[in-house]
Amino acid sequence: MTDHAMLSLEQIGLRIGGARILEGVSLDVPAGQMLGVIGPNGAGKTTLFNVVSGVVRPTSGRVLLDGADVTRESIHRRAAAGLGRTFQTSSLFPALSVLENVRLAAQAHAGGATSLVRIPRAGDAASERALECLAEVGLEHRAGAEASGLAHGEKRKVEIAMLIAADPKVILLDEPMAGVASGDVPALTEVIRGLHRGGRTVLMVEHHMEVVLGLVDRVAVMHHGELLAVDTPEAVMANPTVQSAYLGEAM
Ligand SMILES: Nc1ncnc2c1ncn2[C@@H]1O[C@H](COP(=O)(O)OP(=O)(O)OP(=O)(O)O)[C@@H](O)[C@H]1O
Repeated sequence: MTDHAMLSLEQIGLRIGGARILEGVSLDVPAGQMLGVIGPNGAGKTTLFNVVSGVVRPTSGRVLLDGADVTRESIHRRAAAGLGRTFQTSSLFPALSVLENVRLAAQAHAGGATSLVRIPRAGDAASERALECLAEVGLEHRAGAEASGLAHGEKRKVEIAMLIAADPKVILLDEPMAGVASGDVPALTEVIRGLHRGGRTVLMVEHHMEVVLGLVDRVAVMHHGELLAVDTPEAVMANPTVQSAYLGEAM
């Protein structure tokens, strides 16, 4: 890990109508760090991811990816510059196989035509790359399965394999454990730990506190659109301001 900030947020503010959704959010995420983003419902976590990935443009402030200002860049330009994201809802093509889904992501990254009708040939570069990515998430044995038949935990792993295929500098995981059966949580946790071990910079919004605290280097706590604290998991849990923000909520 280095001190170089792979992602920097500078005084991010967002107003929609008269509502103040985000205010003064400043954050540096060093290369290779995993940061958990937590906060009560409606705190602004998903909106912050939307600002980082380009779904929403902030009213004020800047987003820097590996030192480059991407605040005014489109979603696609940011993805091409190395920003990968999963969403709370599945982004898989349900009728395609696991391999075909990951292969399309690998092909898109390589700049080739992403044709759904092209029959994958064994040994083509995109298929090889897709198989490598599936192996990284422990799903190569499911390569031929139809995506619609996968359990939630498996779908999340395929989505992560699709991210890896694009070789991103920064990965945003939006509630990866949502809808995942409790028995599948440990295996998915290990896949996310593997992303981190691979030296990738990862931000993760997650309500499953045990998962967050067991995985991340630092935790950013949001409340009413502001950052309450950014610190180690231990320090954040011991922080009285954080505890009072969560009063009435299970932490
Ligand atoms: N386009 C929008 N227009 C108006 N209000 C919005 C818009 N997007 C988000 N909000 C409001 O901003 C606040 C933050 O929402 P956001 O979904 O980012 O919270 P969150 O922390 O991700 O919540 P959760 O944990 O429930 O997913 C909420 O009060 C939400 O209603």
